[in-house]
Amino acid sequence: MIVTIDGVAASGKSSVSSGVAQALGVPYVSSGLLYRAVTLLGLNAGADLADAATLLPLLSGVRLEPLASGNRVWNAGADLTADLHSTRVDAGVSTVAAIPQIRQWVDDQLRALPAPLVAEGRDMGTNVFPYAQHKFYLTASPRVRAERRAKERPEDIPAIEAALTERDRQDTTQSAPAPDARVIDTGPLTLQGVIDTILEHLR
Ligand SMILES: Nc1ncnc2c1ncn2[C@@H]1O[C@H](COP(=O)(O)OP(=O)(O)O)[C@@H](O)[C@H]1O
Ligand SMILES: Nc1ccn([C@H]2C[C@H](O)[C@@H](COP(=O)(O)OP(=O)(O)O)O2)c(=O)n1
Repeated sequence: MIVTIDGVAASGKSSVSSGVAQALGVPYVSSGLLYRAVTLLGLNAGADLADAATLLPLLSGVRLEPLASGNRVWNAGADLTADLHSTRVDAGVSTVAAIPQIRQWVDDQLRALPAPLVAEGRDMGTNVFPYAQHKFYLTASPRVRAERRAKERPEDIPAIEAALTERDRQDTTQSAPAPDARVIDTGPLTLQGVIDTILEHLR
């Protein structure tokens, strides 16, 4: 069984996927972490984030560890995970995610994983796992998402909201919900409420 949970930035995809995956006793995979890892390695190498030819050779040692409690990304034995949610990675990741060769590299990593799993990102239900049995798409207003993310970033809420809205705009191409996805507005719900809503649909 494959469950896909797509949605806009900071809509709750990772937290919800982790909760659903733990309830089901299966792993979840965060595709955004792979795009973030490419961005971090590119920034650290001083690379042009729009240049696939420079970025791809940096990725040979990158591996996603899809634990249900929280994914980790490794590069040749070094754990990158703690550095993947910085403001500078946030600012560069949409440029990296627009490169077709990088999208292909991420898709190959994900499709190599054995089912059952919960996969979260932007295009899990449309492109990577179009045959998934259960598809969900999370939304919330920009302000609600910025208020949530403000607990995880040093910037104030208006600055975070502006950055989220800009990233939504840059990510529009790959962010359309699958026609067969169930759309959930997480704004009025608690985290557990979203997890329970999905689990009810799966039963
Ligand atoms: N329904 C919700 N109500 C309140 N907080 C939530 C809800 N969903 C997610 N959060 C919180 O919002 C933050 C962003 O969630 P996260 O899972 O990182 O989103 P995404 O993976 O879409 O970026 C986290 O701190 C999470 O605990
Ligand atoms: N399947 C995916 C997952 C993420 N991305 C891109 C788009 C996002 O700007 C970045 C980071 O995504 P991630 O889900 O980690 O983070 P946010 O919830 O957007 O803060 O990666 C994508 O293009 N396709």
